[in-house]
Amino acid sequence: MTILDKIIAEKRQEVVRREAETSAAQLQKSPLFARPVLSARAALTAAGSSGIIAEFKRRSPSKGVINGTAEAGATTAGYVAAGAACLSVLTDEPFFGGTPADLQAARAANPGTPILRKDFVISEYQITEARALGADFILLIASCLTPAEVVQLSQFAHLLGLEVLLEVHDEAELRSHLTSSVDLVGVNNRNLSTFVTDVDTSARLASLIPDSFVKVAESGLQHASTILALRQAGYQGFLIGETFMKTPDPAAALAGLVAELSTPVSAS
Ligand SMILES: O=C(O)c1ccccc1NCC(=O)[C@H](O)[C@H](O)COP(=O)(O)O
Repeated sequence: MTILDKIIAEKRQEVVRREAETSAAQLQKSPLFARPVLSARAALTAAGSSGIIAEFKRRSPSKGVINGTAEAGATTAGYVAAGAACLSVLTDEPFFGGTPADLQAARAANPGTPILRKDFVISEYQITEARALGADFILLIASCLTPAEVVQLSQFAHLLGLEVLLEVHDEAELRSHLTSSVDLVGVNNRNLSTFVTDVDTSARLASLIPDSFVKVAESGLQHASTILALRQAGYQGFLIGETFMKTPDPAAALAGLVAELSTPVSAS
């Protein structure tokens, strides 16, 4: 059993538990359910956008504790002040130490920035919950879902006004799961079964993703030079968590990267 199998098995139980506690109908009465949704596509493709989707990530199965003290509202507000185009907030508790309250805190602190609910979405209930927590887009991971499930869950997300980021790891997943039902395509450089991270994965798959989708490179991104090369390859979004969160000041780490990205490369 891989870590992803374990996460999904746990997630199935969690969804049953959460739905028993709060029904979808109750979630729809939440004040945030009616708020206008912000477009991640628009934020990532706007002129001058940094393209950075800055992630709030306390810990991970591959790295253990990354940051045991950061607070979601303050950290994400710092990210936005430092130039993040979008935010990503992990809400999975058992494996990542995130909570739905982290997403609510990020939403309250950043009313004008699109937020990704970063979780392992396997049901419509979680999408309703994402909307009620204040998210603007959701993640669907190809390796956790059938192609038909991706279409069905994407359609449901769109009904609620949310955009969909489909995550793939290889060419086979791209061929089997990518349809026009999604808005953004993420290439995860981390193999979620083995944890091996290889930033060349994004570079290799770039030309196989039609330009009608916003392309997002995910995981293992650390250097401005890598991001600049991936921009050349067609990527407009860059999902980065650990590089920022492992430092004492995640916002300052992001500000440093943004400064490097905007420094003109000398001709000599
Ligand atoms: O990060 C992990 O160890 C992990 C393990 C199993 C499933 C998912 C995992 N991470 C989720 C992500 O995709 C990353 O949090 C995201 O792309 C940011 O990556 P990074 O910049 O390397 O923190």
